[in-house]
Amino acid sequence: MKQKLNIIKIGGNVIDDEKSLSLFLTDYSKLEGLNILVHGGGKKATEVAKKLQLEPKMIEGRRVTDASNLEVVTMVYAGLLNKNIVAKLQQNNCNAIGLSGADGNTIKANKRIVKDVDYGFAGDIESVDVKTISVLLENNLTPVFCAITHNKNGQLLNTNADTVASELASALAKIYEVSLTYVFEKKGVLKNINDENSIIENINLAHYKNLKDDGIIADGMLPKLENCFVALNNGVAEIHIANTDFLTDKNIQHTRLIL
Ligand SMILES: Nc1ncnc2c1ncn2[C@@H]1O[C@H](COP(=O)(O)OP(=O)(O)O)[C@@H](O)[C@H]1O
Ligand SMILES: CC(=O)N[C@@H](CCC(=O)OP(=O)(O)O)C(=O)O
Repeated sequence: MKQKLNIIKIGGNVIDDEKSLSLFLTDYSKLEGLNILVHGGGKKATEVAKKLQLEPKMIEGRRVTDASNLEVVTMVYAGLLNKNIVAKLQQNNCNAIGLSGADGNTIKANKRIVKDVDYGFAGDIESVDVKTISVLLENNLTPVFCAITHNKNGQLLNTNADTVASELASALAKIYEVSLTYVFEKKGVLKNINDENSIIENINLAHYKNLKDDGIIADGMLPKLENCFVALNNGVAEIHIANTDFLTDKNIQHTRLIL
């Protein structure tokens, strides 16, 4: 039987709220078993970019990353946010180790190529080094991944954090029973973005496509859900989209992805 592995991703709105982040990290540190944390931080990167008079540009939830914005996201994700999260986990006696995809060559990516859109130094993941990551896990370390990867040719790439989480989950599902959870500031995927309680409890691919066509799902929720279906198809055992309370109460209302 495969060993269980929890992969949890937290987004920019949770990270940006000091109290919410602190509570989340306290709960996270109490989790048992094997755990990986993936964090975004898009909100902070946008704030810092604007201070530097750079104009942030997002297309379908992904950042168009020119050379200057790549410097900003590297400093914000792989530096400020990653190291703060690791320090807070260490404070809670969780032996965290902060990583970008370049560290230990854990995540190799290629420049994102999409017809008609030049995303600059944005990356799509090519491979995940399951062996190196499992060595860390089996030595009681908790990897904390940020949204920076590399192409093994000296180039760092900005990679959507939801994608980092789903690609890690997909790759690690070969040797672990993986539970993937996207934690964000809302209670789940909502039927009405203005109604916090309009949670859609189960979503399959056909349902998702209808919700997208109707404009009910938009912005950052698009890459999140697309990534979820990729992971489900790759053998990830369970995927949930929930708010921070889900960590301590698995019965709380939230969204579950189904095939
Ligand atoms: N139907 C929906 N339900 C919930 N959130 C939605 C929906 N459609 C769009 N969104 C937006 O998607 C955002 C989540 O994506 P994103 O900002 O990338 O979050 P994160 O940083 O946590 O990954 C929500 O804050 C919300 O504004
Ligand atoms: C290519 C790309 O879009 N990268 C993302 C990485 C950070 C991220 O995904 O942050 P959240 O999870 O907080 O949205 C970005 O720069 O916004």
